[in-house]
Amino acid sequence: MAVYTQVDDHTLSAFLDMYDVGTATSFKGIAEGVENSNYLLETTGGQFILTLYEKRANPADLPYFLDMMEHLAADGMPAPLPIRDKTGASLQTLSGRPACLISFLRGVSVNHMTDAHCAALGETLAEMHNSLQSYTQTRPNDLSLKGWQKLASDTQNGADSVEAGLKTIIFNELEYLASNWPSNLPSGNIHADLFPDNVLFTGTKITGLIDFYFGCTDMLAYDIAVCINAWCFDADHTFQATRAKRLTEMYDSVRRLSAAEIDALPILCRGAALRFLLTRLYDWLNPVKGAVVRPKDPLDYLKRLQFHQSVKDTASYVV
Ligand SMILES: Nc1ncnc2c1ncn2[C@@H]1O[C@H](COP(=O)(O)OP(=O)(O)O)[C@@H](O)[C@H]1O
Ligand SMILES: N[C@@H](CCOP(=O)(O)O)C(=O)O
Repeated sequence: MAVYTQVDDHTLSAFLDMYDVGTATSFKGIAEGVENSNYLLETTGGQFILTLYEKRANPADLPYFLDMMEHLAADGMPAPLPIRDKTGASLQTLSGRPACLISFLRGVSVNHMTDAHCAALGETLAEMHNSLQSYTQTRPNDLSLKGWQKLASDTQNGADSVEAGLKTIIFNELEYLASNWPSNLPSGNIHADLFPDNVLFTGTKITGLIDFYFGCTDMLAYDIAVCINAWCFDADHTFQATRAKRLTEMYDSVRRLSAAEIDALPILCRGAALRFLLTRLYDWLNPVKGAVVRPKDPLDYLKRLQFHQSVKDTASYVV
């Protein structure tokens, strides 16, 4: 359960006094999530999510994430709105942690992704990229090539205990990516972790985009590659081409993809698969003591990587 820091009623009440949101009527820890402690809070003024940022969140990055959400929400995108306190600050401290109150968004995340969900995702992703063109802050992607190299070194001793030969596969892939990774594609601010658990739907309409805490400045098409990996494979790791094609088709209908971006999709998908393989492998080999969160299976992303390595041209991903 992703509640690492407990908040008692006195502490909560003193915290809420700093805001214009009324008093608490319900306060419950949320079981989902991995990185931070999240509570569902109901007050006499509405419904909110209270997040306490845990050790992996760099406090210096928090204004970038919160301002990104605020920018999107102000632009009509279905992103949470960080609530400002009576002094105008959206970032606070609670129980010794940086903390923030954000608006609660309706909708449910899907486990069984369909073509229609992927079409909606493509459209919303492009709208988000368009909106973020006017978001002026930047944050380098620390989980790109350099970050992957560090994770590969940090996991090399344990990799083969998870799957025989995994260390070699990872280092060979890194070498390929380092020599071929694109550098001139359109870039901007991206979500970089838009997995199904971070998108809320009502039917097939997207009503929430959440968890912007891997947001960064990178190639826009890399965000598409993250989504293809997360949304377009079945539980048995079979690639679902129609889903990917609906995703890219609807993305392109909102923000036209250049020929160079389309050509780069196979390598961007390989990079995105390696990124989640490595972070999952690291978490698998270094479980957090006392956390009830079960590490996610790194091998799901080895299978995706192997699929993308076998792709011969972009026709697998685009109409
Ligand atoms: N703004 C929001 N509106 C509704 N539910 C939310 C919101 N933010 C987070 N949640 C809920 O909290 C869970 C964990 O949030 P998330 O940001 O994904 O945490 P973590 O960063 O720890 O992975 C989500 O799966 C969702 O159920
Ligand atoms: N999406 C990542 C894990 C990050 O967890 P989140 O709950 O913060 O999205 C993965 O699946 O490896």
